[in-house]
Order: sequence, then C-alpha cells, then structure tokens
Amino acid sequence: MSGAADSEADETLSALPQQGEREVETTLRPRKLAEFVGQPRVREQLELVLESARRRGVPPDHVLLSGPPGLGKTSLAMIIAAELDAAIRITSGPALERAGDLAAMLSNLAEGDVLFIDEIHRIARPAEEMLYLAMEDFRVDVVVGKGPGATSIPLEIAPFTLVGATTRSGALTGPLRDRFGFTGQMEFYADDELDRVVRRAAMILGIEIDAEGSAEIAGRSRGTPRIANRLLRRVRDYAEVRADGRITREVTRAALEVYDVDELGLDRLDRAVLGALVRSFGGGPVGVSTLAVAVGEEPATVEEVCEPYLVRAGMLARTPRGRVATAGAWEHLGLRPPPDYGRTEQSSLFD
Ligand SMILES: Nc1ncnc2c1ncn2[C@@H]1O[C@H](COP(=O)(O)OP(=O)(O)OP(=O)(O)O)[C@@H](O)[C@H]1O
Ligand SMILES: [Mg+2]
Repeated sequence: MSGAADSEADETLSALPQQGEREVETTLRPRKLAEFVGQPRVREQLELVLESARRRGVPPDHVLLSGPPGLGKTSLAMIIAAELDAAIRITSGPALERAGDLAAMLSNLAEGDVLFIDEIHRIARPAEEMLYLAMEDFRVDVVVGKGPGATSIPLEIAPFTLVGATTRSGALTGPLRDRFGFTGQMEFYADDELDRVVRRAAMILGIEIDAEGSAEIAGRSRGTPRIANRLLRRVRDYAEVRADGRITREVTRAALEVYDVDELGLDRLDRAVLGALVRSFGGGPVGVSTLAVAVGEEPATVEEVCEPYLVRAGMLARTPRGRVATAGAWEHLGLRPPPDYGRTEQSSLFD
C-alpha cells in the first residue's frame, strides 16, 4: 500500500469533519427532530424535555450531548433551538479562553435563546466558573477594575438554555456536569439507521442509488452518519466517472476498494492501532499513551476517535490495566492469535 493511498483512506474514513465539508454538512443536516434518524432513546427523552418546557412556558433545562465525533451532536443542538422556535448562539470551549468573552455572550442572550457550546470539555477554568452561576441563577459577576480597587458587579441575564456538546464527558468537571438537567448519550448508529441516512442524503443531493448500494455503504460507515455521507459522495464520484452514475452494490464495492475502506470500515489509523497492539505488544494489555506513541498519534485522537469504534466492533477491550486486542482483532489482521490467547491473562480482562 502506498503512502498516498494511506492518507486518502485516512481522510475518507475519519469521523472528524474534513476541509470544505462544512457546507455539504449544512445541506444534509436534519432540521427537525422527526427528520433526525436513529438515536431513539435520546430522541424520546429530548421530546419529553422540550414538550414539558413548552407546556410550562419556560426554557428547558440545560442539555449535555455526549458521544464520539460525527454522530449528530451539533445537528441535535440546532434541532433543539428549531423545535423551541428559539435563536441559537454558537460558540465553543476553546473559543472561551477569557471569562470576558463568555460574559459578553451571556449578557447578549434574549429570553429563551439557546446557547450552544461545542467541545465544552475544553472550556477554560475562569469561564467555566462563570458558567456555573449563569446556568444556576441566570446571573454573572462582572469584575470591574484591577487590584484592590476591583469590584464585582452582579448582572442579571435572560433565562436561556445551554446546550453543551462533548466527545469526552469524562473530562467534564463534576460541578459542570451536575448543572445539566439532561444528558443525551449518543450511540453509534445501527446499519439500518445508517441506511436511512444514506438514502436521505442521496435524495437531497440527487444521487441515484439502489437498496443494495445504500446497504453496502451503511455497513462500512463505522456507525457514523458523517462517514456514511462522505462515503456516499466518494462512491458517487466513482459511479459518475467509471460507471453510469447509478450506485449499486457492485459500484460501491469497486469504489470502496479504490478508497481502501475495508468491510468493517476500519481506516489506516484503526488498523495501525490494532497492528501495533497485536504485533508490538502481543495483544496487550498496554496503556493508551504507549499505544498512541507506537502509531505516532495523539493519545486523545486514539482514545476519542479510534477506540470507541474498535470497542464497538469487538476488536479491542479497554481494561483497567490497558488496552487488549480481542481474538477477532488478530483474525481481522489475517493473523492467528497464540494458542492460549484468551484463556490466559487476557481472558479475565474481558469481563
Ligand atoms: N441522525 C442523523 N440523521 C441524518 N443525518 C445525520 C444525523 N446525525 C448526523 N448526521 C449527518 O452527519 C453530519 C455530522 O453531524 P454533526 O456535525 O451533527 O456531528 P457532531 O456529533 O456534532 O460531530 P463533532 O463531534 O465532530 O462536532 C451532519 O452534517 C449530518 O449530515
Ligand atoms: Mg459538532
């Protein structure tokens, strides 16, 4: 496999948004809860939260949306605002470096607005502390002046609903987490749900696709709508250039062969992680930082982007002592696990 093919596959399968993808993502974003495919639990819970608030005529409790990239957290945040007929103000944890930035946003909110903070686990400490009071009492303390003469002026803000999104709810501090009235835990999508995502996107983009074609794309999308939509566009390219424009199973298979997407939808990084785990560490257990160094990646990327799907695909187990490859991982790499594998130290770790 050449390096170029590697990086291409990498981008095709990354759950993170790629350059220039924002626009098409906006086109494909569901606008209403009813249009939002999958996540039946979160959807039902949210429906109740929103409907009850609507009936009482108050802004709903603050909502935290948690889950791996590309599962629809931003889409849901916008849907929440749309369902409430409310304006949405959008910012992100890294953008709120100074408490003053947050104070300005908060004091500009109108009653019932939705404030969406993406990557809320990356919010700086002073802004986070300001958020506590804002979430609880709809108040901010603005500090005026410096040194001994500084005074703090309490400022009322309009009742609003905070929607936070995070790929790492574990990285949130307890006090912040406790101030959300509802946490929606986003799960990976089932194949039939992704199939609906693909068919919906094909319709919006005017792509002709048959049932087998969309099922094939769905099955290789790592449980992630963002990847499903991206694979659809890459298969569309192939269909237009090398076939008659229509997406069938054969066209999909041939296209994904070109893009180096395997049947499980694993990408270069996934395979590198599994490969290192199996070949360099005998299947583990090994710490995530060590594993990340072995594949030349940030531990956070391995942990947040790569691992959740490997765990779900039954390739990797997270244990208190480190990461462990399952027998299935060896087999997926075309290797045979050692004869006693799974019956020795690792087996007790799978529990
Ligand atoms: N339930 C869904 N139904 C249809 N399309 C969806 C759904 N969820 C996500 N998508 C599609 O996937 C794309 C990515 O979703 P979104 O940006 O909401 O994910 P995210 O969880 O916010 O990702 P990140 O963690 O990277 O911010 C959207 O543009 C949308 O087209
Ligand atoms: Mg998002």
